[in-house]
Amino acid sequence: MPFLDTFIKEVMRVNCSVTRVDRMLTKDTYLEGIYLPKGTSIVIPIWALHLDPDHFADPHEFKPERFLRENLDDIKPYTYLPFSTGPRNCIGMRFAVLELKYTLVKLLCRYEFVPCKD
Ligand code: HEM
Repeated sequence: MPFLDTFIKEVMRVNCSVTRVDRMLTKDTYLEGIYLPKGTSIVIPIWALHLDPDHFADPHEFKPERFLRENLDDIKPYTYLPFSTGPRNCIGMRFAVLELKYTLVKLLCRYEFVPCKD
């Protein structure tokens, strides 16, 4: 179901449920020439990255086709992080996506969805 996958990915880009994650530096670090001492709190602004036009063209447009296989090279590493990344990323992400698909299919089988007047 490639289009369902792209749809869910785009929903999680535009309306991610975890909008930021935080880390604390465990050692002194230089980031692009800026000194950051051990103990500094770092915010990774997931939602802001997802809506940054430097990373996603027309970021407020809902375009699932961004996530089609042929377009994946346009997505820069570490700019799309609905489940974070690295050793502490979401261990439930595959289960979460499965639940999302199951719920969506159940809803679509039972109800008809129509756009509202506005
Ligand atoms: C749409 C649903 C979900 C989203 C958007 C989500 C997102 C995230 C994110 C962004 C993190 C990383 C936090 C960080 O880096 O500090 C995380 C961690 C985690 N998630 Fe999820 N999550 C979802 C569903 C689930 C489910 C269904 C489970 C379990 C069944 C789960 C279990 C966990 C656990 C245990 C961690 C901590 C991992 C660690 O610290 O090593 N999540 N989640």
